[in-house]
Amino acid sequence: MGQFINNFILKYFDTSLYFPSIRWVDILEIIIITILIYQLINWINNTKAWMLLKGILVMAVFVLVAYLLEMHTILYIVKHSVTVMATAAIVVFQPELRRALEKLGEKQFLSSVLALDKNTQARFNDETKEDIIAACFAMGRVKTGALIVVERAIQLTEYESTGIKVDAVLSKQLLLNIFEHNTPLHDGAIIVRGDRIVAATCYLPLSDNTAISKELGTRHRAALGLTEVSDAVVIVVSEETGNVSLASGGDLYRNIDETLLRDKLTELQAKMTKENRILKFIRRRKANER
Ligand SMILES: Nc1ncnc2c1ncn2[C@@H]1O[C@H](COP(=O)(O)OP(=O)(O)OP(=O)(O)O)[C@@H](O)[C@H]1O
Repeated sequence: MGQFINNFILKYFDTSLYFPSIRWVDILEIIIITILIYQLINWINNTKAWMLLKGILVMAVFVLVAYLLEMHTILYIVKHSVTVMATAAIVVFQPELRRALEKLGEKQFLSSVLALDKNTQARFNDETKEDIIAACFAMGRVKTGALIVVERAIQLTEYESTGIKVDAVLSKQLLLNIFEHNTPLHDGAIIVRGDRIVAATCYLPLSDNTAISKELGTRHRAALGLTEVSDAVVIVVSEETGNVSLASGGDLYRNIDETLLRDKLTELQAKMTKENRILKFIRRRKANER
């Protein structure tokens, strides 16, 4: 043991001091690595990967003890089972890894570059915005549950196909009618594209974020889940409390009032206009180059 510590000190500390020259690329590299580590820690914190990390830490301590005490049989077993354990971890955490990669691919800068061949996103007008707000708070007052997805650049065709096609102009009355209890379309979510409701009774992916309050059920979890894998914004009206909440980018803004919902939707309209303008500009430049 003493010998080991001695060798360690000699190997790493008994050398002349060395200061490398720092280039701007090194600083860039440090920034990138810092952001990646921060994102990784965030991801680990919000998913089952936190349990995996705790398991790995316990294993690492166990292996270190085995190494220091020279337990050769345990070290032999660990050495030969590392590949199997890594493969098993990838299989077990496949949904989380998939979601993390999907999230990476949906970031604004990537989606705006990769979605160049797509049409511009369908932006909703002020009338639609006011109808959504009025319907949500009217439903909240009588405790009618609702789940409204506002589509943005990422097309939600996959989720649209889980529901019933509607394709109707959005209005307050139509929203109230759809979410009315015991009617055929009230269950699940509706998807809004531009000023139209394209589908109802859609099934959304549930979030497995462990930080969500336990008092929230599957409606809120579904709202959050979709915003974790797409750029959509989802409005939830709680059947239990009548509260209106908004999910966006994996965050849930709970119990918002009319003014805040209007602000959020107006902000969204502005973002969509800006993104559409950028898409049109890049597409025009590409066409000119051709
Ligand atoms: N994955 C899903 N996709 C779409 N809609 C869903 C999904 N899961 C649940 N829902 C909707 O949520 C309803 C159940 O809500 P639940 O009471 O479990 O959630 P909640 O978050 O507690 O909401 P509330 O406050 O309205 O009770 C279902 O009847 C269905 O309409």
